[in-house]
Amino acid sequence: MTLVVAAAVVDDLTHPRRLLAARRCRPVELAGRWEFPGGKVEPGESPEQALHRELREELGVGVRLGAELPGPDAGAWRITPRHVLRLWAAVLTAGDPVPLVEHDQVAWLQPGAWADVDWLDGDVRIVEALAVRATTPGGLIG
Ligand SMILES: Nc1nc2c([nH]c(=O)n2[C@H]2C[C@H](O)[C@@H](COP(=O)(O)OP(=O)(O)OP(=O)(O)O)O2)c(=O)[nH]1
Repeated sequence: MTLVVAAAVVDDLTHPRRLLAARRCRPVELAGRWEFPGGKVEPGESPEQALHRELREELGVGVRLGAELPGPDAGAWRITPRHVLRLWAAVLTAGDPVPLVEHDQVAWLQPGAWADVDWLDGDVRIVEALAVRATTPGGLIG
């Protein structure tokens, strides 16, 4: 099972309103579908280090991490038969997100509309759980 780390980048950790989604441009089976920016953890990296690297490489941004959204599969989220995802909330600290590699579009999803893009299959339940957690006291603060 390969560990994938990704970020739910929001405008504010305490009162999240807007959520950043990224549209994949490859591989062809996934092109056009939306996801949380991130990627695989490389040998020698911590999950958090990998996440910062991926966000810099994919979107050209720096972030501060908030809470991790725990999932039902040993604390993480099974997203494909071969991949398990760990997801952290994050806010931007540097740069404006631009689709540099892997993606051809990024979008800020408005409140109440987080589910309204064509998320990858494995992400659908995660977006639902994230939206619930975002409205609880404390929001997505780590
Ligand atoms: N980054 C990311 N990947 C996701 C999400 N949801 C989801 O099913 N995936 C899947 C797509 C890929 O099959 C896998 C990891 O994608 P990746 O782009 O980071 O890494 P990769 O293509 O090198 O992975 P691989 O297929 O070669 O194993 O996780 C998500 O929200 N973000």
